[in-house]
Amino acid sequence: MTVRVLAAGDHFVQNRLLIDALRSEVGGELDVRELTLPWPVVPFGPVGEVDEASDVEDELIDALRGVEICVTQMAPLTRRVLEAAPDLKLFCVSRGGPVNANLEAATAAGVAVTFAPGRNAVATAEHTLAMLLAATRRIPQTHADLAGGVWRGDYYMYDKVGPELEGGTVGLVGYGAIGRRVARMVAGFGAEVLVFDPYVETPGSVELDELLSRSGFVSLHARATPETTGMIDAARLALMPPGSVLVNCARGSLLDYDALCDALDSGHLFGAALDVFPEEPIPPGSRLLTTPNLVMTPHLAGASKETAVKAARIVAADVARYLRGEPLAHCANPAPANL
Ligand SMILES: NC(=O)C1=CN([C@@H]2O[C@H](COP(=O)(O)OP(=O)(O)OC[C@H]3O[C@@H](n4cnc5c(N)ncnc54)[C@H](O)[C@@H]3O)[C@@H](O)[C@H]2O)C=CC1
Ligand SMILES: O=C(O)C(=O)COP(=O)(O)O
Repeated sequence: MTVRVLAAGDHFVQNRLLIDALRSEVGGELDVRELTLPWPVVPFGPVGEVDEASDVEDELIDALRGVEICVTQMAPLTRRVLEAAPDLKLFCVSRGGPVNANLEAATAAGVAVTFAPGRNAVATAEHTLAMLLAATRRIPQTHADLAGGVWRGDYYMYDKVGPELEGGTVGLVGYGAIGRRVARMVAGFGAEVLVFDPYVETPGSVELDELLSRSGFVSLHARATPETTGMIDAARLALMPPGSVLVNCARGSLLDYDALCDALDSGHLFGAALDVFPEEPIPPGSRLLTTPNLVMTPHLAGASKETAVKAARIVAADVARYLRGEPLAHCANPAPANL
C-alpha cells in the first residue's frame, strides 16, 4: 500500500533532505509531495500553542488532502488545518520542540506529533563557545577597529582585558542537550562547571543564586517556559561577580534585556553575548544596538550544515517506526490509540 506524505519544508531544512532521508529509511512505498513554505511561518514560540497562524493555512489544507504523514519544519498544524485533514495520522516537526502544532487539538484528532530533539545541539553548543570567547576576548570590537584602520593598543591594559576560562567557573542554567555539550567543552578548557537545572541532578548542581554568585561566566540553556520567563533579572545579574560574562543562546524570554544593558553600561559585567532577543529582528532604536561590550548574532546558533541533515534523519526514523507499527521515539502528545 502506498502512503501519501507531504514534505512541507523551507530553505533551512530543505525538502530535499527530508525526502532523501525518508527514501533511505522507508524505501519506495511512499508517494511524497512537496510544499515550499516561507520561513519562518511559525517562529520560536512556546511549545504546542500555535493557532490560527497565518495565510499558509489554506495552502497547507489543500496540500494535505489524502495525506497520512506530514514532515515539516515550519508548517502550522492549527485546529483549522486539523479539521480539514481527516486522513492525517502523523505530523513530524523537524525542530527542537513541536512548536508548530496545537498539541491538544492534534491529540483530540488522533494525530501523533513528533519532533527532533537535539538536532542542533552541537551547532548551538559550538556557537555558544564562539560567543563566550568572542565576548571575553573582545574580538568583534577589535576587529571593527582594525577594519576601520585603527590599531588600538589600550585593549592590552589590565583594566580592559577579560578573564581566562582555564581555572575559571562556568555556570550553566539548563543542562539538556546543549548545556551538557557546553559543559564538556568548557571542562576541556580547564574551567569548573556549575549547573542549575531543577529537573537534572549532576555533579556541580547548585541553586541558581549560588551559581550566579560563583560563576565568572554564565551561559543560559534552559527551555522557554512560564517558570523560566524573566528568570535572569536585575537582582540576579547583580549577583554575578563584577567583571563576569553572560551568554544567551537559548531564548530571549529568559533574560531581562534592559537590566542586562544597565549591567553593561555600569561596567558591572565585562561583556555579554546574545544570539536571541525578546523581539526578532531587533527593532531599530533598541538600546541593545548602542550598549557597550555586547556581541550579537541574529539567532543563528543552531544553524550548521549538519543540523538540517540530522533533523531529516530523526524525523525519517520516526516515520519508519510509525510505518512498522513501532512506538515513536519522539512523540510529543499521548500516542493516539490507533498507532
Ligand atoms: N539560538 C538557537 O539557535 C537555538 C536555541 N535553542 C534553545 O536552547 C535552549 C536549550 O535547548 P536544548 O538543550 O536543546 O533543550 P533541552 O530540552 O535538551 O534542555 C533544556 C533544559 O532546560 C531545563 N530546564 C527547564 N526548566 C528549567 C528551569 N526553570 N531552570 C533551569 N533549567 C530548566 C530542562 O530540564 C532541560 O534539561 C532552549 O531554550 C532552546 O529553545 C536551541 C537550539 C538552537
Ligand atoms: O531553537 C532555535 O533557536 C532554532 O534556531 C531552531 O529552533 P527550533 O528548534 O526550530 O524551535
